[in-house]
Amino acid sequence: MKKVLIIHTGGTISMKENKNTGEVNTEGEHPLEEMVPSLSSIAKIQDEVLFHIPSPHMTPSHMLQLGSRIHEKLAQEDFDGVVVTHGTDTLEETAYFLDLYVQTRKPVVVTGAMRSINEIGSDGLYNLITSIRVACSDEAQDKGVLVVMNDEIHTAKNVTKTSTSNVATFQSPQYGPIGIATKRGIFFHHTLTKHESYPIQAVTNNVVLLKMYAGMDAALLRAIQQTQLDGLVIEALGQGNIPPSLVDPLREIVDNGVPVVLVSRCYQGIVQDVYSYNGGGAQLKDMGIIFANGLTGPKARIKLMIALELTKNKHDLVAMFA
Ligand SMILES: NC(=O)C[C@H](N)C(=O)O
Repeated sequence: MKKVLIIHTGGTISMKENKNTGEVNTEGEHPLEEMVPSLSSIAKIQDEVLFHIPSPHMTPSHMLQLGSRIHEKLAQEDFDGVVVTHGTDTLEETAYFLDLYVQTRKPVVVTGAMRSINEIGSDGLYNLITSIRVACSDEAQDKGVLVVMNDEIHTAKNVTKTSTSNVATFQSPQYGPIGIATKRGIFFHHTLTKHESYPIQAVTNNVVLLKMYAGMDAALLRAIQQTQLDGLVIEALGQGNIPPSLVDPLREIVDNGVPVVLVSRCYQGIVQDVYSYNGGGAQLKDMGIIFANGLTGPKARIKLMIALELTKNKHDLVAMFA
């Protein structure tokens, strides 16, 4: 029988609904942990509660602590795979952080739930069972960190929460899931083209994420220049364009040596230096802005924070985001 480590961090999967008020909270015992012994027919399981927090309370230092704990446990014992339970609001950020940080060929699966454990149609225990099955699958090795929800297997890099409440919320808009789970087995239909991992010791850099919108003025950009800014991610419009009023303040930020990474606020597609009008992608590329493809704003921020722990060199950063 395979041996799986489960690390709980909190989220709705670890919460209960108050039947009088309908409110959901982390108060009281850990209802999911109490159910783990009943899963002993699927795998040999060891589990621990690292955090018991809603995922909006998650920070990069929690993520680093979680990643270090996975390294520590994998070095101590011969687990076949790891499952992390997590709130869904920031699940994709933690999963991508772990994808870039954790160095192992073994499956590392992150899962959560949209309905708390005592609600009708609760998806928590089901997602946990599916995740354990994926973590036990030989085919799940060497695929980076995976996100398993609602019978689908997604890469940490591509997955995003698309609905506030639907159980089918996690989708990979660019490429779809890389596998599915059914009653009969775990099936993969894509392989990874590239997997990166970066050995960092701390997360110390302040990276800000700013979303562009029609008619945006320069005030916000000017305000963040007053802060200790180590990096900036711009969620640009369309293929990578910004309102003209932001061009000059952005150029100042770049000229001050702050790395600026560009992604799109669009649901699908990549950023490119196509348009040469004022604020167009061609102008931004000439300015020295780094184009990041296939990442959402929050994930580009996670990657820039990690990258800045290793290098401040512009050419290295461009290569890391290429
Ligand atoms: N479904 C969830 O887990 C949402 C919750 N607010 C959390 O992320 O902690």
